[in-house]
Amino acid sequence: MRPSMELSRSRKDFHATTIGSSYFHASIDERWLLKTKGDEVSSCLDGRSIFLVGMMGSGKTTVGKILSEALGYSFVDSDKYVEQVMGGASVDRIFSQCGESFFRDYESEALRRLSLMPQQVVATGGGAVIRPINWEYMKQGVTVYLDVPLDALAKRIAAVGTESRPLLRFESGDAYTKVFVGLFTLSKKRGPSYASADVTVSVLDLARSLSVEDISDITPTAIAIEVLVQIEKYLRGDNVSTRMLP
Ligand SMILES: Nc1ncnc2c1ncn2[C@@H]1O[C@H](COP(=O)(O)OP(=O)(O)O)[C@@H](O)[C@H]1O
Ligand SMILES: O=C(O)C1=C[C@@H](OP(=O)(O)O)[C@@H](O)[C@H](O)C1
Ligand SMILES: [Mg+2]
Repeated sequence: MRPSMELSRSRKDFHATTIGSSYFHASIDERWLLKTKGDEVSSCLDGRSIFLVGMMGSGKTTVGKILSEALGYSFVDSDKYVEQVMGGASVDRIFSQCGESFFRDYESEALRRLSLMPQQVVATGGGAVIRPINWEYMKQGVTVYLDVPLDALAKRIAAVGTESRPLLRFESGDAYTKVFVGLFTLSKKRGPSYASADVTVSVLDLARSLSVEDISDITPTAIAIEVLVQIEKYLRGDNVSTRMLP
């Protein structure tokens, strides 16, 4: 067990240490802090599941997997769940052959079933927030909004392609610009819905608090730790554990 002074380190120090020493690979320090915070928050959650919401590319799937390990929870990606129910048909194929409304019906049923299970971290699809019934299901747990600037989302998605994101499909032209325009249009419609989440983690605010210039230097693990810090704050009604805060 590390000396307790590790836990007295301020959030800025702790984040900066881990980000300073590791851009894309979680440092030992980061992994240890993640597990320590995960154990603390898991006991506060008392079995309640976590539903991650946010735009396409915001990191729901990536951060969700890290969170589930830290909490000792199962991880489920609701898109993958729907694909399994549909006999392995891809999201893209469901959209093209059955239409978006059909997909949304299966997405709602997936969220209804998942809301009945304890100790899950659920990475929802970016459009889960548009149906009120989905919020009824997700509010059985704790909802967390990953708020990431459109520029970063467009860069991430342009880098991996829109295979599983038919709503951002584009025929030709500059990938980044096409994706940015698509995300911008969707974000205008959905912005208020995301704000209904119990907890919001703004990656921009996190970067600013750590004096990190480029938000792509904020690792998925650092974001997962911030999610845990904010969940604890939410569950304890702002009497957040001071052990990792200034
Ligand atoms: N903090 C991060 N920094 C850099 N790239 C990230 C980060 N989080 C996610 N990504 C990348 O962005 C892309 C989308 O992430 P993903 O988890 O699939 O998002 P979502 O499930 O919200 O659509 C993936 O290629 C992933 O590796
Ligand atoms: O925003 C959306 O409407 C969608 C987001 C996708 O999930 P990700 O947010 O994981 O990309 C997937 O559910 C589908 O392409 C629709
Ligand atoms: Mg996803």
